[in-house]
Order: sequence, then C-alpha cells, then structure tokens
Amino acid sequence: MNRISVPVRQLDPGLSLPLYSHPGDAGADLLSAEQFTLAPGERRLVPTGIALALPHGWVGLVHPRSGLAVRHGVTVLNAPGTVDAGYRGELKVCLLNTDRHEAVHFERGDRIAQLVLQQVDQADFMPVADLDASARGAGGFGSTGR
Ligand SMILES: O=c1ccn([C@H]2C[C@H](O)[C@@H](COP(=O)(O)OP(=O)(O)OP(=O)(O)O)O2)c(=O)[nH]1
Ligand SMILES: [Mg+2]
Repeated sequence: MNRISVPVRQLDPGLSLPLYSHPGDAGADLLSAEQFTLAPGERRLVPTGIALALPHGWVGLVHPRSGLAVRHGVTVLNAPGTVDAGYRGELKVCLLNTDRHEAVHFERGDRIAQLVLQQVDQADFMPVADLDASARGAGGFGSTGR
C-alpha cells in the first residue's frame, strides 16, 4: 500500500482531518461541517470543511459508510462521488436518507462518508469501424441470469 502526501486546506479549523480508523483501511472518514437532520427521502449536499490538492493521476472516490446504510438507510446519492485531482473547492457529500419513516440527525464532526484514493488512467478514444470479438459480446444487463 502506497502512502502519499495530500495537501489539505482546513476551511473549518475546528474539524479533524479525514481519518483512517485502522492501519490498512482503504477509506478515510469524512466529517460533516454542519449539524443537520435528514427527513425521510431527503437529500442534502453536506460540506466537509476541507479542500484537497490530489496528485495528478489520482482520484478521490466518495463512498457511503456501510454502518449508516445498514442502521439508518443513509447513503451517498452519487456513490461513488468523483473528486477530480484538479478540484480545489470544498469536498462535499450528497447524502440521501432512503428510509421512508425515520429522520436521521447528524452533529457537526460526525463521520458521514469515506474517501478512497485511487490511481487512474485516461484513455485516448480511437474511433474504429469494428471492435475485436470477445466471449461476452454484447450480452449485458442480466444476460447471465439472476
Ligand atoms: O461527491 C462529490 C462529487 C464531486 N465533488 C466535487 C469534486 C469534483 O471534482 C467536482 C465535480 O464533480 P463531478 O464531475 O462528478 O460533477 P459534475 O456534475 O460533472 O460537475 P462539473 O461540471 O463541475 O464537472 O465536484 C465533491 O466534492 N463531492
Ligand atoms: Mg464532471
């Protein structure tokens, strides 16, 4: 596992930095810079109080936390959110309360999502008349059965 240095601007100095709970964890927990309540079915763009300068060739992926999903039905609507390396604005998390009955309350500093850093490549998209054959072919969307 690489350990890379990522410059962080703390827009809200009272909040801790993203935190890996255990050595080797893939996701660093992102904190909420706000106190708020999500009504059933409500979505909200939640600020995290930080801005990053990810290295070129890396991406930040904003994943849901499984505990929030299982216990409260709270997920990240656009999961995984894509944080481009060149983005210098505040990291935000689009939370959605999928529960149909229960509101969910969050305090400032609560862990709302997790950031996974990965290396990525770009493609040069080359127009061609035909694609090479493959075992799967055009089968998809349940072509292999349930
Ligand atoms: O969960 C997310 C997703 C995105 N972003 C920020 C960083 C990212 O680089 C930027 C744009 O995200 P994306 O490309 O997914 O959104 P878009 O709707 O395509 O907006 P844009 O036109 O700005 O690219 O918004 C976040 O802070 N959190
Ligand atoms: Mg975009």
